[in-house]
Amino acid sequence: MKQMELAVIPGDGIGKEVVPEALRVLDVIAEIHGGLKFSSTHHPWSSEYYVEHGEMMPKDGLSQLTQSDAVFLGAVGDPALVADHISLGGLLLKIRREFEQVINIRPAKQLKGIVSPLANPRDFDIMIVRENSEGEYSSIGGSVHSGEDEIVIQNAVFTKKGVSRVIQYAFELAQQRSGRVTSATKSNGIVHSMPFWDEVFKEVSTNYKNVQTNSEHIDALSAFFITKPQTMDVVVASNLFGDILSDIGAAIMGSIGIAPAGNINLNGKYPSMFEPVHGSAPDIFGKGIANPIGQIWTAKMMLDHFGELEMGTLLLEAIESSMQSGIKTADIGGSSSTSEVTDEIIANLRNK
Ligand SMILES: NC(=O)C1=CN([C@@H]2O[C@H](COP(=O)(O)OP(=O)(O)OC[C@H]3O[C@@H](n4cnc5c(N)ncnc54)[C@H](O)[C@@H]3O)[C@@H](O)[C@H]2O)C=CC1
Ligand SMILES: CC(=O)C(=O)O
Ligand SMILES: [K+]
Ligand SMILES: [Mn+2]
Repeated sequence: MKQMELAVIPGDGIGKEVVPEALRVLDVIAEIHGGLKFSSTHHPWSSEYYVEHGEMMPKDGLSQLTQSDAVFLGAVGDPALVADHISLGGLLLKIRREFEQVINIRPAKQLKGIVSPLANPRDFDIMIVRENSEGEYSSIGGSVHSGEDEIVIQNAVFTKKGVSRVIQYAFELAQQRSGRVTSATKSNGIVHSMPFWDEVFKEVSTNYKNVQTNSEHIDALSAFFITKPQTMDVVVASNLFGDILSDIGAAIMGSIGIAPAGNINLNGKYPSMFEPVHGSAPDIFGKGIANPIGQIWTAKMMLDHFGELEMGTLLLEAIESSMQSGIKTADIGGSSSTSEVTDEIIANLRNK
């Protein structure tokens, strides 16, 4: 019996609604597999936890998580209770950084049964490889003076190690896919870090002669996600650019509610973390209408990560069959509830 220990952090808002749904699905996967078992430890770390304890997670929170094979997270952020930079910084970003989850992989591809908002979507299948430990998301900076004289400085950090690592990862991945890498740059406006990024991209590419490359400025590339997403395969981007591109990727798939993500630790020292691309969606929290597919597809990515590719494929097929049968939440044009969608996915899993 292969036993997988999950550290479960539902977090805030709809994270608390979609995480239990994905766990229900994982239990059925384990049952179908026969030789796989998930056990989970739940952590209530969230903005509510912060209000009670003055911190997003206990002092030994990270060491509690190290016991697990993976962290399974919903979403963090409840701006009505805690400022976003404190809540995300004290939990989500802290885990990504301290656990050296240096790569964030985020697929954007058309699913059967989900209508893209694009008028003429041609079959696209993109994998965004986002740098996940540095770049524009840095805590280096500060402010001086006040009032009209106030000055705020926010530094972006680009290290040779970090940039080559993410670009190399993208090339390796492209070799297993259709062999193309697009690099997101902005060297026409950001004159130090982006020319450096381009240089490293060029340098790494010389080791992958069989991979086709192109480099696009982030503004144009954002537009290409809308006008010709089918021309892209692996897209490698800095932390901020990758963040923005992945919401666009989610949008052209049909909804931000369906997109998954894997925060990958490459050195094996810490667990990786799986979470949907979306946030806590305070505007729909409590209504039972959150789309659970982002979280459930995230579970598929986790299964793939554990080497359970067959189960991963089965799960994605079950999601697609459910969508084709029309059991959908409102964000993708349906009227079903969160749990009705999950029930349908489970029924489809059992029928396969
Ligand atoms: N990785 C994380 O935990 C992230 C956390 N956040 C946090 O979440 C909070 C809300 O942020 P927003 O910018 O509003 O982004 P959001 O992703 O939570 O919501 C954006 C829009 O998409 C909709 N949406 C999101 N997930 C959905 C789902 N599963 N089903 C149906 N509709 C869905 C929401 O209702 C909203 O209209 C903030 O505190 C933010 O900092 C935002 C993005 C990622
Ligand atoms: C924080 C955020 O927006 C993300 O990780 O996608
Ligand atoms: K999330
Ligand atoms: Mn984001």
